[in-house]
Amino acid sequence: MSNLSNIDFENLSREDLISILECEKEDILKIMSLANSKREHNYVTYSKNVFIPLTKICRNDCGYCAFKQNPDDPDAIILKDKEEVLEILKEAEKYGCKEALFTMGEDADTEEAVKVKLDKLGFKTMADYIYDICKSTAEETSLLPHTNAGNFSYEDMKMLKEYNISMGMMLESSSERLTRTIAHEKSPGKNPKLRLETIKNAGKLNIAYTTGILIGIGETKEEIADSLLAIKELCDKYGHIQEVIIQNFTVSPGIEMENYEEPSLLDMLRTVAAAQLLFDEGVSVQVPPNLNYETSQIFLLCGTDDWGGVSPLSEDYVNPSSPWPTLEKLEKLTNDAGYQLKERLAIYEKYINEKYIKNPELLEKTKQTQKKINK
Ligand SMILES: O=c1nc2n(C[C@H](O)[C@H](O)[C@H](O)CO)c3cc(O)ccc3cc-2c(=O)[nH]1
Ligand SMILES: C[C@H]1O[C@@H](n2cnc3c(N)ncnc32)[C@H](O)[C@@H]1O
Ligand code: MET
Ligand code: SF4
Repeated sequence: MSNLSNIDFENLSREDLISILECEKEDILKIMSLANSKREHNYVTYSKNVFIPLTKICRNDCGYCAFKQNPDDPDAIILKDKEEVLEILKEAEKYGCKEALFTMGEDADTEEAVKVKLDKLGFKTMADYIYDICKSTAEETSLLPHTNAGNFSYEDMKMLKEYNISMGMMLESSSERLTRTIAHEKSPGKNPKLRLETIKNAGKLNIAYTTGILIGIGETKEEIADSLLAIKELCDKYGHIQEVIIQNFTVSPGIEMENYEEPSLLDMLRTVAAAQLLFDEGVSVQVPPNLNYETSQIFLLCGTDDWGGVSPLSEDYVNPSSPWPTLEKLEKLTNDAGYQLKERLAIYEKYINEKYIKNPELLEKTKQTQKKINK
């Protein structure tokens, strides 16, 4: 049995977190209410984005993934060329999108088909190609790039920082054990040591960073607590973690984990409340509204203050069976809970400075774009 009365909410220990993650009955309402009282403001943010999968080839093969394609699949996205990317970006401009979200498979250039195409275009590595695409996005469109493509080396991230206003990668879980289960056994890139090293390097490089955990992939409550604490440690040390995503495993047809159970609503609520209570006020806790459409309002009552990227024109390629609500609907359900919906950029306002955006042109563009949405 959990016992909330022994918890020091100002300084949560591993045991405290586990108690929160295990609590029941009226204790759940209590932690939700406590979590919600940590809110600093009355609004819930989102970033108007367009989702561009530059490649769906991936060196990993996660049991929950509906995104990855094999290079011999006739429909496979091996590498989107720049013309196509710019066309999508031009369309996104018309919708008022400010974030170009480049999400893709990890280390796709370990695959021959990608190597061949990169070579044809005159690039050595995937990172060089992403750099070039982000540069064009920053210089030729009104959008601001955010790359989420798994692990990168320190040197590659240093290079990518020049044209990314922020970057991100889910820790997923800090559990080594999961690397021996269906979720991660075929995914060397999901080794928590490697992921934590990448997040740490982003901190050293002062890259405003988005990370988070995936709930419902076979982890225990202890492992959820450890994952949150691992993120918190890097967050406290480097100050670069702008938001922590609590993402619920969602079944899509055809995935290896098709018959696995999705996490319960209460498990999600307990985790969101735990994250909200653990992290300092300046760190947002994000819950994607498309994965929780029917239940999204209740997350606002336990401290969720960000909906993440919401796209008026592209689908969530990672979770293809979960369309985003329209911005009208999102605004309505946010208002109905008593909160205001507020647009933000892919970099949170407090990071818009020379330390986090070294490139002066990109900094100026980001400031101008922020001014636009403040109006
Ligand atoms: O549409 C999605 N956007 C995802 N995003 C985008 C995210 O919602 C926004 O791009 C960020 O909030 C930055 O604005 C991610 C970004 C990251 O850096 C890391 C992980 C994710 C995960 C998802 C996702 O599963 N689906
Ligand atoms: C982009 C992020 O999407 C998450 N992701 C990947 N597959 C799924 C799924 N079936 N359900 C929910 N989230 C998923 C992972 O956390 C990945 O890092
Ligand atoms: N492949 C990367 C990762 O899992 C990006 C998100 S999944 C398409 O971290
Ligand atoms: S979740 Fe990301 S890393 Fe895992 S297989 Fe899918 S694309 Fe690759």
